[in-house]
This record gives sequence, C-alpha cells and structure tokens, in this order.
Amino acid sequence: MWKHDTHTHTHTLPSPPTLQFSDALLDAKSAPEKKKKGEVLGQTERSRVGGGFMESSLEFSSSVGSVSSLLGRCRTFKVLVIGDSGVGKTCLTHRLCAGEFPRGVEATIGADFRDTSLEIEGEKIKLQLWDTAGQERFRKSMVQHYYRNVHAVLFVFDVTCPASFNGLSAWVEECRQNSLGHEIPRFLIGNKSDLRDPGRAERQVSQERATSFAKAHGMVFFETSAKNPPRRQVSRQRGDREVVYQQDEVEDVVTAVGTTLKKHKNPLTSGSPAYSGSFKVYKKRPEKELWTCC
Ligand SMILES: Nc1nc2c(ncn2[C@@H]2O[C@H](COP(=O)(O)OP(=O)(O)OP(=O)(O)O)[C@@H](O)[C@H]2O)c(=O)[nH]1
Repeated sequence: MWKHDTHTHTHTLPSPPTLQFSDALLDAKSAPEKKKKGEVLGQTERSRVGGGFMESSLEFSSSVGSVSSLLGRCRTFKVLVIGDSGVGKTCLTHRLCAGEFPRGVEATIGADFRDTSLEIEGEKIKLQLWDTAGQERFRKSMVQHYYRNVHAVLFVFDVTCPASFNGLSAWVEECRQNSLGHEIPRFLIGNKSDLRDPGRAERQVSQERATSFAKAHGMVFFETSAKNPPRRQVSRQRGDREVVYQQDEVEDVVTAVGTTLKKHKNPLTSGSPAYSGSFKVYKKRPEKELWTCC
C-alpha cells in the first residue's frame, strides 16, 4: 500500500501555498485507518540539501508555485521538524521519506529536506519535511528560514530522555517568537520507543505526561521508533506486572499530517509572496556526538 521510491532531486524548493486554517486538528490520528482501507497511498521522494558536506554551502530559491500546484494536481506543504539534538529528527524524517533507518547519521547543519507524497482520496499531497539542526550553533543563522511559510510542525523528543521532553517548551517558545500561529497544526512525536524499558520507567517520559503536554499545546501525540517500526501495542514485563505501551507506525505520522493539511481548502493562488531566499552555511561538520542522555 505504501510505496517507497527514493531519489534525489534539485535544491529548488516549490512554493508551498499559504494556508488559512480555521479548524482544529480534527481526527488526525484516525487517518491511518483510512490508509488501511486503501484510501491513502504513499510515495516518497528525497531531497537532501545542506547536509553531507564538510564545508556546507546551501542556497535555494523558487518562483511562484510549481506549475503542477497551480493546475491543482499536487499541493505541497512545508512541515518543520524540530527538537533537541540527538532525539532522532534525521532518522525519523529518513524513515518517513525513505522507509528505512539511516546508517551513520551526523549532526544536521542548517537543514535537510526530504519529500514524501501521499494520495488521499484522489488528491496528491506532497509533504516537504524540513529536518532542522537541533544544535543551537548549527541553526541560529537559519531560524527565520525554517519558519517561513510553514504549514505544520513536528515536535520531536526522545522517550528515554526526559531532558529532551523538558526542552519542548523552548521549541514551543521559538515557534511563538517566530509568529507561528496556533492555527498551524502541531504534532508531538516521542521517538525511540524501541528503547522503552519499564525497569527504568521513572527515568523515561511516560505516555501520560506526553499526552498531557500534547493536549495542553493543541498537538496530536504519536509514540514511535525510527529504528524499529513498532507494533501497535508493546507490552513489557516489569516485575510481576505487564506494562503496555501504545505505539504508532512512523507512516501514521505522515498520514495524519497529510490528512490534516488536506482538510484545509486553501486557495492555490493565495496572496502569499513567492518563496525565495538564499542562505549559506559555512560550518565544519563535526562527528556526531554520542547521545548519552539519561
Ligand atoms: N534506538 C534508537 N535510536 C535512534 C532512533 N532514532 C534515532 N536514533 C539514534 O539517535 C542518534 C541521533 O539521531 P539523529 O537522527 O541524528 O538525531 P537528530 O535529532 O537529527 O540530531 P541533530 O541533527 O543534532 O539535531 C543516532 O545515533 C541514531 O542512530 C530510534 O528510533 N531508536
């Protein structure tokens, strides 16, 4: 049902249409059920820009919308992926777009872009995922580009690292400082669920805590693993007690985001200015720091 077909393409970004969101997030998490019934078809493309260079130089530009967008054949949405360094943003976006866990990831500098397309009830939707740098020093010159014409945000934390969960407030604040309205759909992703260990439950982020944070901030919560696609329900033994965790497949996230964005009938020729701009990042790519949280 989900076809993963990856390829690299140019650095030119299509101009995402500006959305006017009037509804709340509706039933985003029920979208995966539609996928099961064959109503949602997926296809992925990948465009890696800005990463992979010792000396990274990154530029991008685009004109007013792609021809296909103007013809209504495909709408493209910019989805920002943010969260602390090491929570797995790169691995997650790679899994979402390429269907596999990447080997040998390095710290993101600037941003990497990956596309994934889905067909929902006859309409092709393209999600352009912006995998942003978690480390302050690799993102500070880029922040304004990140937030320009964003249609949805994925907030990622590591379920085994409470510090990354506590860090979410700062990401919410950054969104606010960059004038991201609450009408922009937000999704909370607890990653690395494969490392859940009931024996260390008090040192991990409980699903109750994450759910409550998501509710307070108008987000839809998913718990998943970029590494090992989880089963729906994982139970682990803790002493003589069985602990059950609800799990989501990474594709559920894509489907929920696509379904949520599709519901908003934005005008294709909105008054939004063309997405254009350029930036350069001159940084040395360091070794990926070992993630030693908790
Ligand atoms: N066990 C497990 N490890 C993961 C998972 N996702 C990512 N990792 C590991 O976590 C580390 C950090 O992953 P990245 O995807 O590079 O993290 P990031 O958030 O993009 O980090 P920055 O680029 O610095 O912002 C790597 O060693 C990954 O192999 C997961 O679902 N499970």
